[in-house]
Amino acid sequence: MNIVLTIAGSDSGGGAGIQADLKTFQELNVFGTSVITALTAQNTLGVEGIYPATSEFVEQQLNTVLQDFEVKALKTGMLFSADIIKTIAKNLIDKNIQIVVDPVMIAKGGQALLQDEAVQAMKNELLPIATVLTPNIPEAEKITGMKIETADDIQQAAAKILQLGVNCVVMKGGHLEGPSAVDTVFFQDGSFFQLKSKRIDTKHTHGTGCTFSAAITANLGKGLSLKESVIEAKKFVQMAIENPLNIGRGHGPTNHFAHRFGANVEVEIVE
Ligand SMILES: Nc1ncnc2c1ncn2[C@@H]1O[C@H](COP(=O)(O)OP(=O)(O)O)[C@@H](O)[C@H]1O
Ligand SMILES: Cc1ncc(COP(=O)(O)O)c(N)n1
Repeated sequence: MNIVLTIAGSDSGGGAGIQADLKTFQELNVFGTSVITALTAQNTLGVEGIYPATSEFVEQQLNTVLQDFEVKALKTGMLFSADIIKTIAKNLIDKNIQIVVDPVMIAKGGQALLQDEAVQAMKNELLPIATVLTPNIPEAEKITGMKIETADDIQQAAAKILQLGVNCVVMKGGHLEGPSAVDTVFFQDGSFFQLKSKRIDTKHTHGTGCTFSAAITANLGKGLSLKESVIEAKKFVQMAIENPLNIGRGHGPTNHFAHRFGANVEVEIVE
């Protein structure tokens, strides 16, 4: 049994955060463990409240999990504060675990899930030890300090991010416009490729980023290569978006069950 870990916030609405991650892990046949950084009172309409854990308790959860389980890959999601980021980085630096960082900053409803001053800690302490970073466009803008509008900007921002020490960056295109949802994957050796899928006209995209990064983590945990892990994760999230559950009165969750029914999905790989 391959064991993976998510270090993230709880979404009481079940569509994002820890809940999306554990559902994705389960669907992809890996055993999921969790370290909770913050509780949120949240539904599809927004985040009503945030109750962060202390960095000491985050550390205790992390060490308790790692002392007992052989974790192959882990992801981070909502980390909330610089203190929590520093604590996590300090405890992971000497571990042989593949690290997927989803730099969650702002909920779709606009509430901050990461304090502003924590971005620097993420850049200095977490990214140098990360295997993959999966920013959406606003997150990549915050990390690089650049405005990102064109394909050229995406490439330049990715180069800046790779300089921070992460091995690979997946620039997610969910927030861009056009008939396709295009993610571009850049590696340290200068190579890159794109993953293109049909853009679905839906408001049910709560947790897309969490689900995508959790699927990459699950695939890495199963021993897939980094490239395969990202490609298969894109297929998983596309199925989850294409077959909405239509629950909740706001931005509803994606459908983590969709792949079970052999949902057909087309993802084009452009090298
Ligand atoms: N409307 C959509 N149709 C198809 N794929 C989408 C759509 N919105 C997002 N995606 C995909 O979902 C994943 C998460 O992307 P994104 O929404 O940009 O991240 P986040 O949830 O962090 O804002 C990416 O693979 C992206 O291409
Ligand atoms: C606890 C928690 N973590 C992450 C997100 C971001 O969700 P999304 O994947 O839609 O950007 C969220 N809304 N809540």
